[in-house]
Amino acid sequence: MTFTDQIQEAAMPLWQRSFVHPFIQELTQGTLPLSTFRYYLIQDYFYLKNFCDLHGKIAAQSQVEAERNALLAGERTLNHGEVAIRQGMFKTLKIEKAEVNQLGIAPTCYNYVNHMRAALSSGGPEVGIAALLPCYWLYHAVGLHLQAHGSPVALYQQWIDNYIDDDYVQAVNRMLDLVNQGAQRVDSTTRDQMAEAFIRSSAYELQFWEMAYQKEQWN
Ligand SMILES: Cc1ncc(CO)c(N)n1
Repeated sequence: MTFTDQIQEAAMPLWQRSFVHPFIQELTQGTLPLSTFRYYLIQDYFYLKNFCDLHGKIAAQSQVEAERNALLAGERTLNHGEVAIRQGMFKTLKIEKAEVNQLGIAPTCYNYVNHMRAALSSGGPEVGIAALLPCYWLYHAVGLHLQAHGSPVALYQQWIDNYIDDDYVQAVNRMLDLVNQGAQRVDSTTRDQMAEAFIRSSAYELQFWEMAYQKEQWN
């Protein structure tokens, strides 16, 4: 059993709850209010900005050339794929900078990105990478779950399609390789930190749907 199989098994109860979260169920049924999706997109804009930035931060600390290259390739895939698609969605929904700035980053999104930053600063690149993995891997798993049913709403279908796209699958596999290679390099204490960072990110992924569903605010 690979290290990523082990940590996925540990996080599976959390993943299962993501698969059936009302946000996901309503997205595939087409009943998710557009205002909820809009809120999600704005929060995810903050999330992805930090997430892309973290690839560069981790790469800057990594001693392994292949790892640095893979992280920077991952960042490029995100920017060309997901981030570009999101920009199109912002246009379609007429989401302007002012609305984004006015809403600001919500508590759960803030906590999630800071968890990833903390994983890197306390555990180093391998732990930082493990914290990034649920983002790639869980979204692909959600995409696979929703693939057969799809969504009657074109925008929601576009969202699903991104996470089952070949480029995305390649990016997921690259991250899985990085985490498994990292796990072989480090000592058992750091390996435990990697598992913990991965499971916490999986918990934050679940909280992220709930944050959007509730349109969470600071007050
Ligand atoms: C919160 C979150 N997790 C994962 C992804 C996939 O990149 C995303 N866009 N947002």
